[in-house]
Amino acid sequence: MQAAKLSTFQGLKATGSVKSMRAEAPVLAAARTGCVTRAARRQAVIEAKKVAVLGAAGGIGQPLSLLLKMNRMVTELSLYDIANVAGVAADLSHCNTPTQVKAYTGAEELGAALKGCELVVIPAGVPRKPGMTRDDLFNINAGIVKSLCEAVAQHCPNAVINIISNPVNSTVPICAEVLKKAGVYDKRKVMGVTSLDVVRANTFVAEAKGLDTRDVDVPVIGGHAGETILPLLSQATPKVLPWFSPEEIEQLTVRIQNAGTEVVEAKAGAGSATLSMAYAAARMAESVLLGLNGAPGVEECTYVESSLVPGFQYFASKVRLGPNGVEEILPLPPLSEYEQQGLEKMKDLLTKNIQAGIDFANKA
Ligand SMILES: NC(=O)c1ccc[n+]([C@@H]2O[C@H](COP(=O)([O-])OP(=O)(O)OC[C@H]3O[C@@H](n4cnc5c(N)ncnc54)[C@H](O)[C@@H]3O)[C@@H](O)[C@H]2O)c1
Ligand SMILES: O=C(O)C[C@H](O)C(=O)O
Repeated sequence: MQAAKLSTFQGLKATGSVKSMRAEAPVLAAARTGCVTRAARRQAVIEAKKVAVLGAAGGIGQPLSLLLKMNRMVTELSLYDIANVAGVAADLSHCNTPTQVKAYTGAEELGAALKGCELVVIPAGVPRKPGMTRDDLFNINAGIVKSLCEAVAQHCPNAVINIISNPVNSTVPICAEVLKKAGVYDKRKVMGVTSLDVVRANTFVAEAKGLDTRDVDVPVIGGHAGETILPLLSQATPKVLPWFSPEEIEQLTVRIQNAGTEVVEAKAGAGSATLSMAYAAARMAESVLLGLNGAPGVEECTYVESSLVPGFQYFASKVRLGPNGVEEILPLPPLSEYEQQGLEKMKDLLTKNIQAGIDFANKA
């Protein structure tokens, strides 16, 4: 698979005679299709980047930090958490990759963690338990995201921010409002991480059709909760629509929309998706860093401030990433009738979620 050769991951970086084989081992980027070409990665100038993970000791934070430690674009990795982060950093620091790992804890160390960062990834916050919606996390996570983003505004105002903490539909507007208040908002740099929806859609479509998942790319638009998650199966690569019956489209769409709940229920009270999320967040971080490094043709679906669809101030769709973050929000492709109905159906929930975030950030 071509993409396997494009990896910027250094974890399997090699010594001696096995070098070329190991350097081409199929790691994370092997799952990427189409968007980042081999030429793009070759052309990317790999510059040193300091990256912070806020919430690094958590279920997502730990495996995500491991994946970032294996990314050769990440030269310095700040691990910040309010608990148990020293052990995570000590553990990771023994992996023989050049990335320098440092632990930071407590509000007094947050500034040092963030200073000089070009990318800040935020998985801090509580996860769902069975029976909860993502909105049920709002009361706790909104405050966590707000205070962390205030620190980002102060200590690394030019950094790209990747927000994982739920409810993403609301935490991204919270982040944007905080940065606006601080006078440092750049809409190109605030992104809600929705790559897990794409990863899931690619996996489920590949399984359903007996394809290699690395060959499948399904754009997922809207937001990141229930019906606001809208996979565009009509736009899947390779073209799958003629092979899907309307029943299959309905089944796949509903499964992708409920995939988070599927994991929450399987974990039975022990949290939500962590490993697949870490994988998806590492993919997103890699794309952001490639963009910052000037690689051409880097595209991801992400939830950003957008005027793509009238009525939604924030919307997830495919964007082109570059040296300033989101360089371009790509036009929406033609939607099937089923997908157009999906867009209609998400209106109430997504606009409500967005407004809740804006109101929270602006309340006295
Ligand atoms: N965007 C997505 O697709 C997606 C997918 C999965 C999970 N999530 C969300 O990610 C969040 C984290 O999930 P998890 O499973 O890692 O939870 P977790 O409880 O395992 O870890 C969260 C970590 O955040 C830390 N934390 C809490 N408050 C903090 C603060 N103020 N500063 C720094 N760290 C702080 C905790 O100490 C903990 O280590 C949840 O809100 C979950 O819903 C989003
Ligand atoms: O479902 C959750 O609560 C976590 C996350 O948003 C997911 O999609 O897995």
